[in-house]
Amino acid sequence: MTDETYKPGLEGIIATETALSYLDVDHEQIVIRGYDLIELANTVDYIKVAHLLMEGHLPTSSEYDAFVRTLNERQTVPDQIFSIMKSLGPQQHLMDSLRTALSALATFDSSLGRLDAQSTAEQSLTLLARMPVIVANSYHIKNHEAIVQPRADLGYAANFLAMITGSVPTPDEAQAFDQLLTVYSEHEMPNSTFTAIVIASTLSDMYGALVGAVASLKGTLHGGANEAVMHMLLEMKTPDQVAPQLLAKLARKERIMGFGHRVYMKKPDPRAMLMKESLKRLVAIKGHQDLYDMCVIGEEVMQREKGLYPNLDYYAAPVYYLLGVPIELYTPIFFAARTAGLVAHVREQYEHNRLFRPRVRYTGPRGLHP
Ligand SMILES: CC(=O)SCCNC(=O)CCNC(=O)[C@H](O)C(C)(C)COP(=O)(O)OP(=O)(O)OC[C@H]1O[C@@H](n2cnc3c(N)ncnc32)[C@H](O)[C@@H]1OP(=O)(O)O
Ligand SMILES: O=C([O-])CC(=O)C(=O)O
Repeated sequence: MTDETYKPGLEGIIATETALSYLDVDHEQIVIRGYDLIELANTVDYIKVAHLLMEGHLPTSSEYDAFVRTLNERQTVPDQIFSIMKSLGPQQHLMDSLRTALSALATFDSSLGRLDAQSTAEQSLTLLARMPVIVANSYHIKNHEAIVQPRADLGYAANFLAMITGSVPTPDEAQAFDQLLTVYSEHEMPNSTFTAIVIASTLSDMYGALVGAVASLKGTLHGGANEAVMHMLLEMKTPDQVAPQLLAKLARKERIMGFGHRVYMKKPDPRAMLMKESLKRLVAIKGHQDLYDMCVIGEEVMQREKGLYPNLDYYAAPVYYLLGVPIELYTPIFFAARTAGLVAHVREQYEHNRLFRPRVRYTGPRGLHP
């Protein structure tokens, strides 16, 4: 066996086949089952995109109503899950709470060990339905607040945001949050999705695959970057501080969160540009022009100094902020939104399974004896 094909981090390696999504960087398009994600985000809601990912097509209006009804019926999270979340230690990040909650939730699913299409479709719906309840309450539990239950009279995004902030969002806020969920819904083969399908390829269960994906997405080189971006912007405080502080970080060889991407290194992330527009609209309604100006200055500095473009997390962070979302929920919400894509990938893996088991380039010694 030759090791010429070895690429650190599997950069550029085709790891699997999928009919779900493709990053067509040359045409600056994120293809989701044939549709352009940005067009979807501008024209349909998150639930329609979730249906597209999970059921294979955009829903008719009766399918849409049935999908929403099914999700509403499945939202109830067993009290034992909240008790387990309450018992976590003080060092928890909310991604740890989410990871633990998902792991525990598996043990309440009577179809847990079944990997057939019907059972995994059911599991997927349950996961999508419960994710906002678990994520929103992870924050309330950590802060010793009362458990908040979902409201059936609100749409998926509005209900999710209302459970977080405690007040019903305005139509503009609900629309911005819905669009944020859509742009986070699916993105081909990031580390977290790869983790999930690698786990599924052993014929382990759907929950286990998602638990692994939570652990992956927590890292700051991946989903954790959105929280780090907001902390950075708040530390910088004012637009005039952005350039000097970024230059100082670069001089110290620090990575600037929210910039760069394995696939979009030399092209903009189309989702970041959409979130920049969303931020602009929110600023026009809510103020905080300084925040928008800071982001734009940061983008200019990074383009000039490093030739790097912002990724989704850079412009999603200030959007979350203006929507009143606590910073420690930014990454869990990314995961919640990504559930639709993840469960679809896991199901696709089960349908065409082949165990992932690559080889290595060995760099250790040989011929030693004890
Ligand atoms: C929604 C998402 O999950 S998007 C990703 C969110 N993550 C972040 O924003 C974290 C910051 N970004 C990064 O660390 C990287 O760009 C990654 C991890 C996303 C992609 O990294 P890789 O594809 O492995 O690229 P790699 O780390 O090899 O970087 C290539 C070059 O660009 C530089 N670079 C890449 N990103 C950054 C950054 N954010 N800040 C400073 N320099 C950077 C590297 O230092 C390297 O330069 P060099 O060749 O002079 O050493
Ligand atoms: O594609 C990636 O590597 C990371 C990313 O942007 C995402 O998961 O949305």
